[in-house]
Amino acid sequence: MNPTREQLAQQIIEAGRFLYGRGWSPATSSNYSTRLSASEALLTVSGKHKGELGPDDVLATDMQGRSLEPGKKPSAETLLHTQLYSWKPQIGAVLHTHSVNATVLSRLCLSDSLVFADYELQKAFSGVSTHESQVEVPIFDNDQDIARLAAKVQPWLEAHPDCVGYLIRGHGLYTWGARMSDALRQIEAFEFLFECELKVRALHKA
Ligand SMILES: CSCCC(=O)C(=O)COP(=O)(O)O
Ligand SMILES: [Zn+2]
Repeated sequence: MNPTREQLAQQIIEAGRFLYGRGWSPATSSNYSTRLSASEALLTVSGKHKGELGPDDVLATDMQGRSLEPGKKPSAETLLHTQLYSWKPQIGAVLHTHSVNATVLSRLCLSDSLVFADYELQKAFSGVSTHESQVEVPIFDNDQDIARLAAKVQPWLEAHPDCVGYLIRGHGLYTWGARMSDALRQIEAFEFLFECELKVRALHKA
């Protein structure tokens, strides 16, 4: 049976508690969503403390990112969520976080993408079954104009159907999954890999 709206809202609330607790969603940053149907998503209201979300702190939007609940302001980054639901019908949850490691690594890395290779934990990503693979994570320059940013992300998604997440430079991470648990697993995998990558780079410098 499909989860109800209340259950999906609860998944978002619990994700917020977990991600805030890990330090990956500080200071009201981040936004989370789940798919409600083929044409609607359930998203966090803009500006909320992500460790203290309640049932009123989510709202339904259409796939163009328009609020379906007058009086509630959707996340500033709503279009980056709905774009992913439109890209792949099997995506059921999208998470955006602002960890220190995602922020630092995306600023250190001056190229357009970061490649993870030969890490066993790559297998935590959907569709990856061996460490003998390369997981390419594009890095888009930050932009306060989210429609313009989404327009830069779109061709990458179309050209890379296996993409499991992307970074926005100096800003944070987007990743997704069929269910909230899949998106959370991928956030954890990314954070592990970001930390490894930063440690390897620091040791190489020493
Ligand atoms: C204080 S973080 C700045 C905005 C941002 O990047 C973010 O993730 C939260 O925006 P929202 O509108 O979803 O609260
Ligand atoms: Zn953000």
